[in-house]
Amino acid sequence: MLQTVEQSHLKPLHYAPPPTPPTSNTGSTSNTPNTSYTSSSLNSAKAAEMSITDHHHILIVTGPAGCGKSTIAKYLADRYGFDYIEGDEFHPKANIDKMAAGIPLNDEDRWDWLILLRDQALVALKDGAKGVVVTCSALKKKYRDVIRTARLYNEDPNANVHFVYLRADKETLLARVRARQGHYMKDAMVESQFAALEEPDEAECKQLKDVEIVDVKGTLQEVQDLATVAVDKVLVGTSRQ
Ligand SMILES: Nc1ncnc2c1ncn2[C@@H]1O[C@H](COP(=O)(O)OP(=O)(O)O)[C@@H](O)[C@H]1O
Ligand SMILES: O=C(O)[C@H](O)[C@@H](O)[C@H](O)[C@H](O)COP(=O)(O)O
Repeated sequence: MLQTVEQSHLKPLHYAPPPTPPTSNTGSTSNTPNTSYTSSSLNSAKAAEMSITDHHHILIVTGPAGCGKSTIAKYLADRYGFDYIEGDEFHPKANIDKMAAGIPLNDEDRWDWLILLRDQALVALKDGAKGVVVTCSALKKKYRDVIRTARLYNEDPNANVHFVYLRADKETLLARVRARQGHYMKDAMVESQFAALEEPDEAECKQLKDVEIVDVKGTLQEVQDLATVAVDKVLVGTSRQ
């Protein structure tokens, strides 16, 4: 049984105050408090007591096009006061042109991009971020393994890499990509993304213990809450190590 976060797992939290958000962000999200945070079904007073541990967190929000990576990653970065790195902004132009032309990327196209994202996350931590949230489809296990090597390259023994995999069925992805305006990734690419996708399986989840699976079929508010539960679990878990 995979560790999918379900709505029923929402529990009140009892933590210490959150960190002061960093003064500069790597990505484009603002440092202003997220209003959906206060309206969240999680009790906002409890959320405000949340403690970010001494660990430095690299949260990789993964999944195929349209699953909600950017939306959820911005929310998480705001909520926890972490830096935000939008993975799509780090593709070379050749990759963007390829995807915009409806041609799926291959392994060769992705290696340097994955390494760049890993290194950008490490730079953000080195520059003083308490944590960083990165969007990266990371469709295959070997891609996640590239990001996992961040642990080897980090001088900080408190650095943690965790994946938040946003799980969606193809119909949900197609509907969301079709409704999204002005993005180079069109719905025809959803098929190839799904074909390439290697979901984190039981072996990967149990052995590496660095993947949280969040079902994204629900409303944005529901998905934000599920993602919050998943990340709270990660943060609390590492605080006990
Ligand atoms: N839970 C949700 N319910 C409805 N629409 C959503 C939800 N999450 C994201 N969206 C919308 O779906 C589209 C794809 O989301 P996005 O964050 O761009 O995905 P990704 O970065 O994974 O491609 C966007 O238009 C976004 O507003
Ligand atoms: O917002 C999106 O539609 C996705 O994020 C999309 O842009 C894509 O998933 C990758 O950035 C491309 O790389 P992959 O082919 O490796 O998913």
